[in-house]
Amino acid sequence: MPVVHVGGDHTPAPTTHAGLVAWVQEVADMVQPDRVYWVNGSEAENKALTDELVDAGTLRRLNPETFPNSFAAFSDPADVARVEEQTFICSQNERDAGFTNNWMDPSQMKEKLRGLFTGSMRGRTMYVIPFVMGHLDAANPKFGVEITDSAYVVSSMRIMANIGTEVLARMTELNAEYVPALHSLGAPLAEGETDVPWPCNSEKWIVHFPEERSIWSFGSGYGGNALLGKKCYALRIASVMARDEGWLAEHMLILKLTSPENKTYYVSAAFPSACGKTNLALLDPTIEGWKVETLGDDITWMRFGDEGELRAINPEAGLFGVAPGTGWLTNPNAMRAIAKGNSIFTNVALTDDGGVWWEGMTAEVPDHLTDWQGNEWTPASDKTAAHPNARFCTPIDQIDMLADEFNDPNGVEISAILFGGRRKTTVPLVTQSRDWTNGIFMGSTLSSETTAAAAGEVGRVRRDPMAMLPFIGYDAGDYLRHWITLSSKADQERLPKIFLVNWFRRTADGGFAWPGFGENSRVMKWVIERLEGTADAVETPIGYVPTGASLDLTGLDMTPEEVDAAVRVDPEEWAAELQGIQEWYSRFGDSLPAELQDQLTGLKERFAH
Ligand SMILES: Nc1nc2c(ncn2[C@@H]2O[C@H](COP(=O)(O)OP(=O)(O)OP(=O)(O)O)[C@@H](O)[C@H]2O)c(=O)[nH]1
Ligand SMILES: O=C([O-])CC(=O)C(=O)O
Ligand SMILES: [Mn+2]
Repeated sequence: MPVVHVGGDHTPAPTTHAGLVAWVQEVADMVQPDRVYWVNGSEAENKALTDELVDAGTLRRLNPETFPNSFAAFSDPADVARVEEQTFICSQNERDAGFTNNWMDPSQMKEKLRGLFTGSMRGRTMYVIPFVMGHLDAANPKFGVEITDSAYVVSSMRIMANIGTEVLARMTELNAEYVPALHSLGAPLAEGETDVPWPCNSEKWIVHFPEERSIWSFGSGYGGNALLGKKCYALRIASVMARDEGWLAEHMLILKLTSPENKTYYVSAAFPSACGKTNLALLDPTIEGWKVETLGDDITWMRFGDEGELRAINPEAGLFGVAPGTGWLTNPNAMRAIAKGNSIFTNVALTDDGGVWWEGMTAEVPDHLTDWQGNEWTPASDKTAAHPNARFCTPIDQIDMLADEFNDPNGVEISAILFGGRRKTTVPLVTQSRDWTNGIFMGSTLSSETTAAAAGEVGRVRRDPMAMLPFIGYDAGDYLRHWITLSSKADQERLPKIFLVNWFRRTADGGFAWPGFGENSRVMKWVIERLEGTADAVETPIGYVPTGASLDLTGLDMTPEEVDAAVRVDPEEWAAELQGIQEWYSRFGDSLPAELQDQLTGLKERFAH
């Protein structure tokens, strides 16, 4: 099939889906592109697009010997992360966006956006990308169509989701509903104007209309701002669908554990951005006899099944993982997936032999690199070679340890849920909640230090309920209520057990209190043994923490005092924490579920006794 967009005219729509054709026409009339191109998702098409991106200087082709069919992109230095300040939930009523979201009246916002999008694709190609999140043969497939003027977005979406001809055919056959997701770099080209390698706009707007279930994203080409199937659809819009349809859309990984007794367990875990989901999802166990397989590393959709069991799927098809800290020592499974090629790296450093490098990738630091901003770099440089939010975008089926169940539209039954954050103090390595509602309380009060995954200050502790603070598409109190009411559909015996983890606690000398990464398999083993009722724990006011003897520490060079420092519940630290939780809860006003207020009261009482 020839790739018709290069210099061609508008191609006829390859679908009879009247609603879709009308929307594409309406958008084209507004954004006034030079041409409209319907993306088919083929390899030949992707080759033509990446060739073009290489010619335009957006992509650098990497050394095919070491990184086959792989590319590096370098963004505008002002377009390196999600922009939470510019992310909006424009529900009809402000109340429905809640205090955790930015809000503007939807008709006012539409007017503003129409102004920005008018003519915004002049001189460019408008790509139409039909995609599906989750399985195409699911009972009710979740379709979307992203319109974008960025070929980098097309090529990245091809990795992150199922896109193209087959999806469009199914959408057409079902005359299916879909989420219209409109994206523009906001960088029209005048006649004869030469393009820059990373076009974008200094003004950025990431906007969701929850009642309409539509997305408008303007001005950024980066990650969660621009690959609209990911955070915008699969979390913000999907959380609204989930509220209305009785399921959950969560910022979670899914992993499968097989014990030495050959029993299998599925665990999901919610950690904020850049707090360890991809690493835990690709866990390389350091203890004997345990096997780990991956189902997902960032987004999980869950629903209670016919038997009252909680079933989970990963709606994505790729990894958009944090590069720095991902290395042969810490995450060899990710490194093996990346080494197979077919990847797009963004804001990493380049080695002299046409490969990529980032902090933590290898124990040995190269003598010379080109940093993510194109400058010469040596180990003596005072800046990092890769941007701290540099990313690899890699097809998930390149993971050797991908579980077969990834392909099952019915998903897997979750038996434990972990909530975790990045906290230097206060929060123990692992704590089991007292029960389901207490576990929701743990999730609702989750806190973490901010990271480079979002623009703004790094290292400030903030509350991040269920690691969903930037992704809840509606009122946060309603979201917590949804978690509570949904579980009435569950078989209470089969409700997952909920745990709180913290891989990032520090010791007095500033080092990590727990070695993390592969050693987290020891914590996972304790979690499973708690499900089985075979591991000991001590009851504390916040929940059950391991005794030194109940954690498998075989072969680990840690003293009992060091282990104690990792799992300790310090009453003084918790006095400050209770204050923080109190302040957080006061921000919900009337929308905080009474059950959770009761949980806080109970926690305070347990500390007082
Ligand atoms: N010390 C320590 N660092 C970790 C651990 N797990 C992950 N990290 C580091 O945390 C950073 C982010 O980890 P990821 O696993 O990519 O985070 P994520 O939650 O998948 O992030 P998003 O893709 O932004 O949602 C990386 O630099 C990791 O090296 C751990 O167990 N201990
Ligand atoms: O959305 C992104 O840009 C990357 C991501 O997973 C996150 O920030 O949680
Ligand atoms: Mn994420």
